[in-house]
Amino acid sequence: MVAPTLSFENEVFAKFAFYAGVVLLKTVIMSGWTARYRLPRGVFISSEDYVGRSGQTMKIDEDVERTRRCHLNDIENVLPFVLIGLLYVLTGPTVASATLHFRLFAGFRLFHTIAYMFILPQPSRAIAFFVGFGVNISMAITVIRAGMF
Ligand SMILES: N[C@@H](CCC(=O)N[C@@H](CS)C(=O)NCC(=O)O)C(=O)O
Repeated sequence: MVAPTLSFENEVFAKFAFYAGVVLLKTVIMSGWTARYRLPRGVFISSEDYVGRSGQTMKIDEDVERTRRCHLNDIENVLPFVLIGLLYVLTGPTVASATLHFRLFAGFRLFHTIAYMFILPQPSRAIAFFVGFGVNISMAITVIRAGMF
C-alpha cells in the first residue's frame, strides 16, 4: 500500500485533486456567469461602476442575485470540502470509500448549480446541498477520529 501522502503517486490524492479541481473550476466560473447577466443588463455592484454610463442607475436584478447566491453557496461548501478533503486523504481511506465521497460531493455540487440556476422545484436544491454537506461531515468525523486515536 502507498503511504497516504499529498502526492499524485497516491491514488486517493490523485482522485481528490481531480474532483477538487472540478468543483473549484465550477466555483470560479460563477464569477463569469454573474458578469454575463451584469454587463448586458447594466446592473453593477458599486456606485463607481456607473460612472460614464449615462441614464443607468443602481438596481437589483433577480438573475444577478440568484447567481451571487449560488456562487456564495459554492464558497460555503467547496472550500470546506477542499480543506477537509486534504486532511481526509492523509487518514489513509480506501480508494473505494474515498472515491465514493469525492464523486458524491462533486456530482451533487454540480447538480446544486443546475437546480439553483435553472430554478428546479424544491427539494431538488436542498437534496443536492445535504448530500454535499453529509460528505463534508463524514470526512470531518474521519479526520477527527484519526487525530484522536
Ligand atoms: N447559507 C445557506 C445555508 C443553508 C444552505 O446552504 N441551504 C441550501 C439548501 S436549501 C441552499 O441552497 N441555500 C441557498 C443559498 O445558500 O442561497 C442559506 O442561507 O441557505
